[in-house]
Amino acid sequence: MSIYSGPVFAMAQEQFNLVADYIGIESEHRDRLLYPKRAISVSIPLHTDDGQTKVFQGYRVQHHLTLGPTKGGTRFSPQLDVGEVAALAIWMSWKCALAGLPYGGAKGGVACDPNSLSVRELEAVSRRYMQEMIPFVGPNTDVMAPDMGTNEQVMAWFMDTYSMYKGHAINEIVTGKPVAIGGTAGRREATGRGVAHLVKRALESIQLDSSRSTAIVQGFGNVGSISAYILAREMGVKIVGLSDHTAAYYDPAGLPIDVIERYVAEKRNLAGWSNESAIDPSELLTRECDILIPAATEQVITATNASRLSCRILAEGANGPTTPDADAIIEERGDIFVLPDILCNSGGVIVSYFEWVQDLQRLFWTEKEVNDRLKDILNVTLDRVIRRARKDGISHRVAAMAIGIEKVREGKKLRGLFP
Ligand SMILES: NC(=O)C1=CN([C@@H]2O[C@H](COP(=O)(O)OP(=O)(O)OC[C@H]3O[C@@H](n4cnc5c(N)ncnc54)[C@H](O)[C@@H]3O)[C@@H](O)[C@H]2O)C=CC1
Ligand SMILES: O=C(O)CCC(=O)C(=O)O
Repeated sequence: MSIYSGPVFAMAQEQFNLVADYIGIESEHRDRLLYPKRAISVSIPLHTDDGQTKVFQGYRVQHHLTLGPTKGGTRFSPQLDVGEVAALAIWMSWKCALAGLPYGGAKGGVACDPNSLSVRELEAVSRRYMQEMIPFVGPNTDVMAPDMGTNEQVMAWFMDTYSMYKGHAINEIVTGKPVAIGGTAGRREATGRGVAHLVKRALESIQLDSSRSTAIVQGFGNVGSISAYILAREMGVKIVGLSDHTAAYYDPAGLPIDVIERYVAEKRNLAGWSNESAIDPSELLTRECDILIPAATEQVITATNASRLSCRILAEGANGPTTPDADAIIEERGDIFVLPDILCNSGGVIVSYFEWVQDLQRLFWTEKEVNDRLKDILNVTLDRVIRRARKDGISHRVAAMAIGIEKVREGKKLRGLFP
């Protein structure tokens, strides 16, 4: 019996089976490819600022070690469970393989609300999480990075905790850390920069001019905010809709992104920014725009709203924002250019790979080198996905996943893991 359950794991499994049917993976080999190599579950006690003791659950799921170490982010979010973490780890595997990175997928996190913790409490949770994970991670075993609810500071605490245990600085144990301690130029912006670059390519493909296009972005954290800034400032896209977990806004005349940036820097979220453009958050994704970017959480585009999407491009900054039921509706409609998550948000892990390589070599690149190499990989990968989709008459998602899964399957075959 599997320990993995819940709607997000079921979705990863359903997506995998669809692709496995298409590329003809024998039924006896499916579990070998789908189920994670290991899952670690730990308890994280915290002495809170008000004198209580709380215990949080932490997880790390390592999907496969066939092609190299595992790689993936660390999420701090209240409802996190091992099924969700496993799904995210599995998606990391297909994402890394699709981009040609020498990694398997992993994901981890702590079931806690980082917004309700003081800085001291957040540091204590972060350090204890890494301390519990020390036996299971390493620069050649599993390399963590940020994801929802974590950031460069958390990565710095992870690195410090691991390095103190080993007795010397081991920068390459995590990526997405501050540049001053071995982070790479461009990692903070990498996921959003990748999203924006692929949107640019999609706009070209459907012959829309970026300076006459509009965008809605759900989620205003690392991925959402940077995507919105680059689209607005470097491509002239009008941002007409934005949201985070506290509020949603829509204005067809355009939202003032610079004013909003300053507001969020001060208040830390979008709550209370405007009364005039405030809307019910559940309406945001179906409002009219050219480019729709879900950049928050899973399963927000479902059978309930897929037929009402009013966009030309769906750029999945988040992992798993679209359910398989919604995929079927979108495919049937045929009027939306989909940039599937494992392609669209792969800029983050691609630049994490660059960071790991630089740390291992103790040789650092300029931001231009990082961004140029990022674009090269994204261009090649997008072209490959589009070609495969056209050739076989399949969706971009199935094409992207098929390429990733085939690479993992081939690696396992060559290493003798299949008879
Ligand atoms: N940080 C990275 O480099 C990468 C992140 N991703 C994915 O992108 C997504 C966002 O991650 P980050 O930006 O790093 O997280 P973050 O923690 O920096 O920001 C998350 C944002 O989403 C908002 N949010 C949460 N629940 C929401 C809801 N129900 N409706 C609207 N907004 C909501 C939060 O208020 C916050 O603005 C996640 O799915 C993550 O797995 C994917 C690839 C790389
Ligand atoms: O940068 C990384 O290693 C992983 C980023 C991540 O968690 C993701 O792509 O979902």
